[in-house]
Amino acid sequence: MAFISYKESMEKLDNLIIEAVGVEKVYLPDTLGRVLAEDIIAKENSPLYPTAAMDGYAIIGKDQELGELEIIEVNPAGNDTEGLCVVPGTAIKTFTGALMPKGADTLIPIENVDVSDGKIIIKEPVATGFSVRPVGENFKEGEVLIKKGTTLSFAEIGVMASLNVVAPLVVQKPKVAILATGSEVLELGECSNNPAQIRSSNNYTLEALTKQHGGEPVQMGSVTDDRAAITTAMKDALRSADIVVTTGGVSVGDYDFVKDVIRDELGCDVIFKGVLIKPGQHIMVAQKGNRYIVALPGFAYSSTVTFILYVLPILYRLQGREFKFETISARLLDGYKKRTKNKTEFAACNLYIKDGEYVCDFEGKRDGSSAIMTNMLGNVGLLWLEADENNKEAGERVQVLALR
Ligand SMILES: Nc1nc2c(c(=O)[nH]1)N[C@H]1C(S)=C(S)[C@@H](COP(=O)(O)OP(=O)(O)OC[C@H]3O[C@@H](n4cnc5c(N)ncnc54)[C@H](O)[C@@H]3O)O[C@H]1N2
Ligand code: MOO
Repeated sequence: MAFISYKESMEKLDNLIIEAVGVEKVYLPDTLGRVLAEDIIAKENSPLYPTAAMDGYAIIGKDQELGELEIIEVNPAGNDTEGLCVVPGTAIKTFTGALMPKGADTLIPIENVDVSDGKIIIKEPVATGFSVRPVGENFKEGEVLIKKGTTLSFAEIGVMASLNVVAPLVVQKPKVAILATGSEVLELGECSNNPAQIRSSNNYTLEALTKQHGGEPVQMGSVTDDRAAITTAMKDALRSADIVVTTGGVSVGDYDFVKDVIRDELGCDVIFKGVLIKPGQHIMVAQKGNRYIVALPGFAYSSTVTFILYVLPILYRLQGREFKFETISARLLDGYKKRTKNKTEFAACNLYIKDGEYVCDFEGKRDGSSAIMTNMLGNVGLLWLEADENNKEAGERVQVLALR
């Protein structure tokens, strides 16, 4: 299969018909970060009745002209006001959060009156209607308060609690199986018995990205470069996951079996294999029914960048959402020498604001292979150069994909 351009690979990805996974009811306190699958509509007005907004006396506003009013009752918050009634010349002591008693239209605060012989003496009158929260001040019956598709944060959870929404309907988390391949790869905590072994970072970088973007990781650890072992692990992964992401084994080496397994053993439809990008040129995207298989290169930096470029859009669409790359126009402070002539390049840079504008530079970023994961630390962005662009001079404006 010939390598295709980055643009063409994105078009092929966009053209996939990806159905959103199902929905589920989740207990409200556990919905932080989840995607709402229903409109949240107010079933009644809030407040339901006029309510005191301060501690004071419920009165008839125009009675303040009388100068003093008789205190006939006390009305704390939570009190049933049935049977309470302010009639001309009277006041009912009423506290913040209490319903206003019948007859009253105004709450005069404690600070505005003197009390003597069971009466209030008006020191400082207030406008009629003062400190009474009207019916529907928070929201009105029938209002759509939170729209379907919203990612839930503290405010949405607070509003739903106020509506007694015990378990809102949210989008299920698509399952992302993560499988590293490589006979040299050691999982976290695994003992090393040979200096040629390396610690897998890919499993955990991709697990974190999955969680950060609404997916449920299925951590499958690693398998050796063995065709049968890779086949078994991938078959397992396909049984339980919506997306199967592998790393390693997609290039041209004798032990790069992943690409063959996907095509020949699993019988997947290959959407594309090989894109003119740096890093990540060997990426393969395939489909088996409604499952997606994305085989990423083994190098840590390459697999991270290609997960962002190719897995995130699928993961979002499985949640019924669109993934939008956040690109920022920034001034390049250092020159950049393009690595390739015909590829779209993504180079880790520092992205920050200086003198009121976005700038990017390469301070502390190491030159070398696509293995260098530490280049993703800090306030990182990806300088994005199209295939037909060339070296960039210091001071030029460039587009940067913001990652933080
Ligand atoms: N003759 C050629 N050699 C290579 C080519 C090529 O076109 N011709 N492409 C190079 C490029 S570009 C890349 S990228 C890599 C991709 O190779 P694979 O996807 O087959 O990956 P591996 O060879 O299995 O591993 C590459 C590299 O990454 C390390 N690795 C593997 N797994 C992990 C992990 N879980 N965590 C961290 N690092 C991992 C592995 O040890 C290798 O160093 O191929 C080039 N070669
Ligand atoms: O395919 Mo690569 O370009 O080192 O990631």
